[in-house]
Amino acid sequence: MLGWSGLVHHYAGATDTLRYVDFSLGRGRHLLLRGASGAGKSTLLALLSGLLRVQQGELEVAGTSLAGMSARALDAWRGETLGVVPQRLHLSDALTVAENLALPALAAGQRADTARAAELLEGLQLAELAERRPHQLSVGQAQRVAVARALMRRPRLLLADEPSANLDDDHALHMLALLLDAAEREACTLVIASHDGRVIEALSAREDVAEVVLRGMQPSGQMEVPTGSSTSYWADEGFA
Ligand SMILES: Nc1ncnc2c1ncn2[C@@H]1O[C@H](COP(=O)(O)OP(=O)(O)OP(=O)(O)O)[C@@H](O)[C@H]1O
Repeated sequence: MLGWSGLVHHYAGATDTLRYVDFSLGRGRHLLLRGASGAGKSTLLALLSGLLRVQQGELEVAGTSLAGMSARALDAWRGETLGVVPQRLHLSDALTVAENLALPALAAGQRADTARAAELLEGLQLAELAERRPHQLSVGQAQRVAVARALMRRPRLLLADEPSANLDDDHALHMLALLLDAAEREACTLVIASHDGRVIEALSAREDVAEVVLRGMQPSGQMEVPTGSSTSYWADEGFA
């Protein structure tokens, strides 16, 4: 359902290369991508979401092989398959909460599903706030709106890049609980990229979360690729 093999990404002009150790996520599990700054988390998320094309190797996401897909096909696939919670939420202050929830459908040239919006607003205790603008919300309320927006099109995969960045402990754990609850309720796979010790500690304690620890740029031809179980790669605890 989610996995890759021989996956390599090379940025133009860079001397080194990002190589991702082969991985396959078990059914019903979520994924934590760990690794220090520059380890390749965002690059892998961009590959998983089809924002970067697969240059080498195989990548399967939600049952679809992304290698070789056209940019146009990737755009359509992304809208139907993925929900993304951006690090800085990226809610539009020019729009109300309800209008923010309509954006993913409008961006895809479709009509907004108002029944779906109402269901999510209710489920995330946002119904009273539907006509407010994001700047009139608390941090926790804005987080819930961003999660609701990501769920609008019933994604099979929910992606969050550094969801706790710049948040105090309460808000960091609130965001994590929101994402896990949403994934469970919607029966979708959660993929979180993080190098935050609070997130890593909380997720490492869960049996339904697999971890991939990334190592960053590797000189071509000098990398040893270990084999391993689905829960531990590059078991280099000092790195994250
Ligand atoms: N557009 C680019 N051009 C060249 N190199 C890039 C580009 N984007 C990222 N890189 C390099 O690729 C490597 C991985 O970057 P990436 O952003 O994926 O790491 P990350 O683990 O998400 O880091 P952070 O936690 O700091 O966001 C880094 O060495 C980075 O400098």
